[in-house]
Amino acid sequence: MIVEGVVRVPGSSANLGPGFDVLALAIGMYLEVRATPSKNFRVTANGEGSELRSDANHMGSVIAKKVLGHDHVHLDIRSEIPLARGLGSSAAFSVAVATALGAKDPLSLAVGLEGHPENAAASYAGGLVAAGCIDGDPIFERLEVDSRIRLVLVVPRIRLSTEEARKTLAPLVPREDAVFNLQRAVLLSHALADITRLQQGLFDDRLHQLQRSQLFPQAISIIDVLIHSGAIGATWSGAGPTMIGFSSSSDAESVVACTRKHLDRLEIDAQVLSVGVDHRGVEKVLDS
Ligand SMILES: Nc1ncnc2c1ncn2[C@@H]1O[C@H](COP(=O)(O)OP(=O)(O)OP(=O)(O)O)[C@@H](O)[C@H]1O
Ligand SMILES: N[C@@H](CCO)C(=O)O
Repeated sequence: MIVEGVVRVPGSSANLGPGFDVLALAIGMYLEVRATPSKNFRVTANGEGSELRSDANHMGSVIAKKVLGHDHVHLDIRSEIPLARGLGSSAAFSVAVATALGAKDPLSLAVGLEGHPENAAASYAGGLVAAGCIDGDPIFERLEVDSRIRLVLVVPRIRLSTEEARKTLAPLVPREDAVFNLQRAVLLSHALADITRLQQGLFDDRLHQLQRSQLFPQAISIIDVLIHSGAIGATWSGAGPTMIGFSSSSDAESVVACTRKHLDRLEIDAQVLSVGVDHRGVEKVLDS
């Protein structure tokens, strides 16, 4: 049954460096959906993604047909999550719409549709997650994350498609690179529980970032800038082009200001902002 009221879901940052296709963090940028019955499929949208055509190819129509067996719904969408920037827009959208339409298992539906269990699990559950699929079913664990952590996002104006970014990846990886990432991913997933245990070396990766840099060479400079501006660690957010820096709440504003100054000097066209970690995941909110 269609849920009454507004469903709100956070965006997410996947991988966090070494945790490729496994780790993700829910971030304080939100997408809201209200679903109501309608004669035909209809979308009204504000903010990010509002330019998308509301035809039968709209992801909302695809989800409605899966959940309800038809798409006679009106979706009213508001989003702060920019598309194709590595901030999990499609996972947040899928979880939000599936929930708003009363899907029994919004997480499985979202993973089946858009294919990234870690993004979908972070949007669904909030906080830090490790996720994957076993025998085709999504599975995730919620991990502890230090409440003193604040994120500094560098969100470039250009878009990078996840599909294109995945095409750059090598089909096979050397065992030492797999071990390099496994060590850091597991250590990082524990260290995020205590900000004093974080260090840049934990965010290093050998499975995806270097290859993806072909599509976005400025990534290397942006990560350097974040670290020189005081971030404890910095890495790609999902498939990019957003880069994410980790900072303490007390340092975040100075990291933002310093990063802004350096990016202007390097003429890198990007928004710089600080956001918190979302700990709530999908929720029904009071009508606004
Ligand atoms: N706010 C939205 N409203 C409607 N559809 C959306 C929205 N966000 C994403 N989608 C759908 O999901 C598709 C893929 O979105 P997007 O390019 O953002 O991919 P993504 O895999 O989530 O990558 P990223 O993490 O970079 O956002 C879009 O083409 C669109 O069909
Ligand atoms: N883990 C996925 C996330 C996509 O949002 C990737 O890096 O391709």
